[in-house]
Amino acid sequence: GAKWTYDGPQGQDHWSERYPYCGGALQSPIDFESGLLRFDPTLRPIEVQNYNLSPNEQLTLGNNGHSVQLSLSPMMSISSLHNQYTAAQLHFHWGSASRPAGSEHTVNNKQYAAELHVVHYNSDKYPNISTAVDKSDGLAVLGVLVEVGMFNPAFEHILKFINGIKYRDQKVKVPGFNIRALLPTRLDEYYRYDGSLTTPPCYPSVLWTVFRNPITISRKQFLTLATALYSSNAQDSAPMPLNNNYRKTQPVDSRLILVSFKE
Ligand SMILES: NS(=O)(=O)c1c(F)c(F)c(S(=O)(=O)CCO)c(N[C@H]2CCCc3ccccc32)c1F
Ligand SMILES: [Zn+2]
Repeated sequence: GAKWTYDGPQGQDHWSERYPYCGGALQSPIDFESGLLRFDPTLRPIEVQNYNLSPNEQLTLGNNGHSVQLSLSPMMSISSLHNQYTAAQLHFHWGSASRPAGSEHTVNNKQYAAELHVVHYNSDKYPNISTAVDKSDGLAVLGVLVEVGMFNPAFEHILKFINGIKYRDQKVKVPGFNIRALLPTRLDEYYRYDGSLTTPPCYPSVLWTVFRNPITISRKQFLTLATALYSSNAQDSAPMPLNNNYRKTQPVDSRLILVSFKE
């Protein structure tokens, strides 16, 4: 990716100097403040298709310098929205070993340890994610809040390969697994709003669905995620740890935050 970081001279407070949308409207992430939530009885449970990938399926796990990302099968999709959205990749945002608070979305300003994003594009209207990424109806991202607690076996399908992608631009092939197991049990309870990519170029092109219920990973799993990766290349003399890769919450302005659940 291009030269932007989460902190320092190329950090998030400077993104809008090179990427104008980052200073524009409909930005993500946001805080889900109780007083701003509106129950919407028309919000149906999320339905995903073909998330249970065979181990014969080969996925690419990579360190792009901003996150750990996993390529996803184009058979995977969200089928419960007005258009079909086909999966492209998933990635994470997390804090650090000393501060296990790195989710992007927050709930009444509570920041979770990490957040999983499963990125999809509107395949009814666009042939691929590159053409969809800057369109207002282009993307749908499923967000999952992650807290430290019980060990998560599904997470191991990614963590066990993480030492093969310690440095920027490193990639490894990994076997498919049941991606549904990374989502919470209940897909009927979620926050819904119109937002943006949370990284440059910050296009306001994302229909956000953030599940109400977090998943858990163990402290050891969190520490592995938070300490294994570098945002610098293998040959860089000064290795830069990859952590705290979350954008601060953005102004909600006049946006509606819908919820599919009553208190
Ligand atoms: N939080 S977020 O907004 O969901 C989000 C990220 F935070 C994030 F780091 C990425 S990235 O890893 O690609 C690094 C910089 O774009 C993405 N990529 C998406 C959008 C950009 C184009 C593209 C092309 C193919 C696959 C995925 C994507 C992203 F959508
Ligand atoms: Zn993300």
